[in-house]
Amino acid sequence: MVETLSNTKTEHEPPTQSRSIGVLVFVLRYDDLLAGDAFALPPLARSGATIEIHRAPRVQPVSMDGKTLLLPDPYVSRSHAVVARAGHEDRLEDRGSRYGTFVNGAPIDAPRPLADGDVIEIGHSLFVYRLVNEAMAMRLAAHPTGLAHGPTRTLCPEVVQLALDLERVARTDQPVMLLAETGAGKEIAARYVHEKSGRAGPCGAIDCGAIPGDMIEAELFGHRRGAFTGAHEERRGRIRSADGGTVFLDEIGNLPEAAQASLLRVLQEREVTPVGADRAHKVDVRWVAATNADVFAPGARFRADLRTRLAGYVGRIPPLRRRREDLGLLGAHILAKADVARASITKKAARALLLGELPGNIRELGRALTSAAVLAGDGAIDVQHLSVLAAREASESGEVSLSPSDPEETSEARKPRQQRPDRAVIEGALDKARGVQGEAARLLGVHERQLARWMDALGIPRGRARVR
Ligand SMILES: Nc1ncnc2c1ncn2[C@@H]1O[C@H](COP(=O)(O)OP(=O)(O)OP(=O)(O)O)[C@@H](O)[C@H]1O
Repeated sequence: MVETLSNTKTEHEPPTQSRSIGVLVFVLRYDDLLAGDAFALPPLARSGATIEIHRAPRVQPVSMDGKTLLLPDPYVSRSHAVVARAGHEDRLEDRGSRYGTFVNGAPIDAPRPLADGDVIEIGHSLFVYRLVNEAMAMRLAAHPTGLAHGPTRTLCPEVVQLALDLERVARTDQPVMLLAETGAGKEIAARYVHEKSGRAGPCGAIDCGAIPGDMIEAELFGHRRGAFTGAHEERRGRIRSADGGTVFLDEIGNLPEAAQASLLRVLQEREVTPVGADRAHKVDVRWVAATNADVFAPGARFRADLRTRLAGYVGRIPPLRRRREDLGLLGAHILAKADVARASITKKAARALLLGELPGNIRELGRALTSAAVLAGDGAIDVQHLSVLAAREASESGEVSLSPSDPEETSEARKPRQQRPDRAVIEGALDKARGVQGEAARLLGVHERQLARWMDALGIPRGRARVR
């Protein structure tokens, strides 16, 4: 019997007595998206605790001086705002600043009680307010710049807790089930489990939604030569290839029923029988499965016994709209990876990008930020550079087809088709990538084939010949 652990919570869980300590997180400044200098301010644990927010000289880094936060932001007034704990409540008050203080996009004109998840703009600096329990407050106070999770750090209490749980569970043999929306970081979390497990074998990822239903068993379990038409040679399959390591089953809800039954046998017997073979092979793998919660939905076409087997520990990765405190760290990581040397963003664009819904989560943030940075060049990212967001809005309003017609695009099939950006964006990406199409496609956040189609449509020559 597998014990079921879980970090799952409902989306709108009310703050309870145990989540009563306020923590303000400095997320980023719009004039330096690469700084990655986010941190949690000291917790507002006692009645009477205050944090004053003042402007600092421009050259100075963002810093705390006792109970005062100093922001080197010209849009912050000399004495701009204060957060004060009164009883069980934290209140934010503007001190008559020149450019105002905003909570969730609206200016405040009187002391404003803060609620968990509130997004605060002071000048061109962004903050998120969180209510946490005492243990999390102590953890954030001990690690004010966040905890490592995958390639970045996290300041989001839910992700901090998830990372700690995953690290603990990784050392056991418990299968892990990750629940998350698309692009929220399931594969990153699965690789984190593998890394922390200390397993010597590889981490093999399988997107169960991208493999045709009649091929999935051969792909997972391998096959003998001649087992079916086209099986010209024997193959080990993905599970045996990850022997000694981790198998990450993404989009597990898309596994056909017959394959579910075969997979259940593999989990029970710890052996794999290739398609067409009569002999089983022992395997030693750690299982991580991921789903958009569909396997738990009432009436889901997913075997309850397999679900129970896979759900040893159930971890929910919050969507980006519930972890805005990580926008600064994620943004800096994304831009640094795309070799962007400096990047700033206007307030209007920041609101569209950082405070918007971003249903494609971190993947969508990555696409939007990198292509906008390419288009903005040396200037600040402005709303007209956010063509990826415009493309999504167009696709949601039906202007862009959501049904892929290219059979080669199977793995992209569930993702909205991208609207073609301007020629300047495509050429900018190609220049930045020194003509390497794969790299330019990565910068634009699209598949290389998509970029090739756009280049053909615009008459941009392919290959390195175009490097200037
Ligand atoms: N903690 C993180 N730090 C930095 N980048 C991240 C993090 N989490 C996710 N990403 C980036 O966001 C993108 C999506 O992440 P990932 O592939 O793990 O998500 P997913 O939920 O598995 O996506 P999908 O639903 O499309 O399979 C990737 O480019 C990944 O590098």
